[in-house]
Amino acid sequence: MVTGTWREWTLDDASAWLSEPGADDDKYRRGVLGVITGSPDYPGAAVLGVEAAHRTGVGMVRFTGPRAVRQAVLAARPETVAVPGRVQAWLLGSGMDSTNRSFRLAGELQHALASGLPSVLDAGGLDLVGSHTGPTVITPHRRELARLLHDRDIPCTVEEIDADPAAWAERTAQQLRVAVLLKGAVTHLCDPDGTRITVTESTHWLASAGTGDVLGGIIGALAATHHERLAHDAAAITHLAATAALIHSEAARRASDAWEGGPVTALDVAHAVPAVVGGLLRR
Ligand SMILES: NC(=O)C1=CN([C@@H]2O[C@H](COP(=O)(O)OP(=O)(O)OC[C@H]3O[C@@H](n4cnc5c(N)ncnc54)[C@H](O)[C@@H]3O)[C@@H](O)[C@H]2O)[C@@H](O)CC1
Ligand SMILES: Nc1ncnc2c1ncn2[C@@H]1O[C@H](COP(=O)(O)OP(=O)(O)O)[C@@H](O)[C@H]1O
Repeated sequence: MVTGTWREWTLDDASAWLSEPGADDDKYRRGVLGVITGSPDYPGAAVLGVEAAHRTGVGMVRFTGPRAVRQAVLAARPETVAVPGRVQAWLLGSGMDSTNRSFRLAGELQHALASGLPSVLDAGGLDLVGSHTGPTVITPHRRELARLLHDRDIPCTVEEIDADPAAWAERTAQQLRVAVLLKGAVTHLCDPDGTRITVTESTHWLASAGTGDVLGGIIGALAATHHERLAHDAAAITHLAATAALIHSEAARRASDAWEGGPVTALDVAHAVPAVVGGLLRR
C-alpha cells in the first residue's frame, strides 16, 4: 500500500496547542471530561486514565462506573466527581471487554457517543466506532486494530500491520471515517482529511501495561479543554491527539531519566505529565 507524507510532531507543534487557564476561567469553562472506563476485572485502567487526565490539566473529571471501580478511582483521585452531569468530552472503553458488556453500560456508551461531543475510543470501546457523532479519535494498538478491521470485514493480520503501520492507519481512517492513533514504538496518527503525523516514542520502557490507559486520559483532558475549538473544527482532534502522544512520550522520558534511564511504570508516566506540560507552556 502507498501512503502520503508523514511528518514528525515536534515540541513546538505541541506547545502551540496548549494554554494556561486565565482569570475568567472556572472549572466548567475549562472543560469537564466524562470518563466511562474500567471494569471489575480492570479497575486499574480507570484509575490510570483519570490520574493522567487530572495531571494534564482539566476543569473536572466525572467518573461514573461500577461501584468497585468508582471507589478505586476516588481513593486515588478524590478530586474526581462521581455523579452524572454535564460534560464536554468523553473518554470511553479503556479496561473494558467489548464482548462482556451489560445492557446498562451499552446504553451509557451509546448515549455518550450520540452526544455530538468529542470522544476518545479506546480498548473495549473500539467496536463502537461508527456510532460516534462528534469529533472522535480511536486509539488501538496493533492487535486491537487487526481485530477491529477483521470485525468490519476488512481482512488484516497483526503481521500485516507490523509490516506497514502507516498504510493500515490511513486505510482505517478512510474506511471508518474517524481519526486514528495507532500505538507502537512509532505512533501513527491520521484522519480522513489527510493529516498524517508520527510520534516516535522516547523510550521502549513504555511497552508496559497501563501506559496506553494513561495516554487515553491525556487525550481526553486535551479534548475537554479544547471543546469550544472542536465544536467548529472537528479535525483539531488529530492535532490534539498528536500533542497528547508527544506529552506522553516526553513524560516517559522524564520518568525514566529520574531512574537513570531505568524502567518506568504507567503511574510514573502520569506523574511526570505536569512537568512536561509546564515545560511546553514555557517554550
Ligand atoms: N491495569 C489495568 O487495569 C490494565 C488494563 N488493561 C486493559 O486490558 C484490556 C486488554 O488489553 P490488552 O492490551 O491486553 O489486549 P490485547 O488485545 O493485546 O490482548 C487480549 C488478550 O490476548 C492475550 N495475549 C495477546 N498477546 C499475547 C502475548 N503475546 N502473550 C500472551 N498473551 C497474549 C492476553 O491474554 C490478553 O488478555 C483492555 O481493556 C485494556 O484497557 C491494559 O491496558 C493493561 C493495564
Ligand atoms: N516498543 C515500544 N517502544 C516504545 N513505545 C511503545 C512500544 N510499544 C508500545 N509503546 C507505547 O506504549 C503504549 C502502550 O499502550 P497499550 O498497548 O494500549 O498498553 P496498555 O493497553 O497496557 O495500556 C503506547 O503509547 C505505545 O505507543
